[in-house]
Amino acid sequence: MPFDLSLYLVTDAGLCAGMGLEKTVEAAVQGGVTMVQLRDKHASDEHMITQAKRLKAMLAGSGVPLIINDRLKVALASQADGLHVGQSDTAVQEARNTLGQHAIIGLSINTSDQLLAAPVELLNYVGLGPVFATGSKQDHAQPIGFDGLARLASACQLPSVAIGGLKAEHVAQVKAAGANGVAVISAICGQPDPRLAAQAFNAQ
Ligand SMILES: Cc1ncc(COP(=O)(O)OP(=O)(O)O)c(N)n1
Ligand SMILES: Cc1nc(C(=O)O)sc1CCOP(=O)(O)O
Ligand SMILES: [Mg+2]
Repeated sequence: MPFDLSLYLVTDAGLCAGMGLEKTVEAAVQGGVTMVQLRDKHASDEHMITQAKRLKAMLAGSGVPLIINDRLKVALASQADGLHVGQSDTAVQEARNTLGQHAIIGLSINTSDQLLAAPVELLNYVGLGPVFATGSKQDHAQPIGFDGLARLASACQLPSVAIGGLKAEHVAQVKAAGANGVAVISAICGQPDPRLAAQAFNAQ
C-alpha cells in the first residue's frame, strides 16, 4: 500500500478514552491524518487484534494505512498494513519475514549509530526522535532537537517522520530539517476536537 508520512497519528488508549479510540481516529482522519499507528502498552493481544480489525474496517478505502506498534502477532492477525518497531522490539528481519514484502515496516532511530546499523533494505521508513522531551513515552531517549533531526534526516536514505513533543507550530521546522512528516500522540489524542487538531497541522 502506498503511504504518506505527512501527518502520522500514534494512538494512546488512555488519552483517547474520553471520546473513544475509533471516534478519535475517524475525526483525525477527517482532519487530514495520513497514517495511523495503533499503540497500546497495556492491552492484551486479543483486545488489540479486535481494535485493529475495527480500525482497519473503518480506514478501508481512505488510503490511510494502519500500522501496529510493537506487536508482530497483532499485525499479522489483524491484517494491518504494517508494523512499527523500536530498537528493543521484534527484529526488523523477523517482521519482514513474517509480514511479507508488501507490509510497511518502520523503525525508531535516536542516534547516528542506530541509523548506520538500520537494515534499510528491509525498511519502509524511520521514526526520528524524540525531537523534544515528552510525557507520552516513559523513559524516552535523549531529545535530539531540530539540529539532531536535520543530521539524521540528511544521513537517511529512507523516508522519515519526526516524533516527540511536536505540535502544529513545529511543522515548518520539521520540514526544514528534512523529515517527510510529523508523528504525534498528544497533539491529537485527547484534544477536544481531534479533527480540528489534525487540520491545524495541515494549515501550517
Ligand atoms: C512513528 C514512530 N516513531 C517512533 C516510535 C517509537 O517506537 P519505540 O521506540 O518502539 O517506542 P514505543 O512506541 O514502542 O514506546 C513510534 N512508536 N512511532
Ligand atoms: C511514541 C513515541 N516515540 C518517541 C520516540 O522518540 O521514539 S516519542 C513518542 C511519544 C510521542 O508523543 P507526543 O506526540 O505526545 O509527544
Ligand atoms: Mg516499540
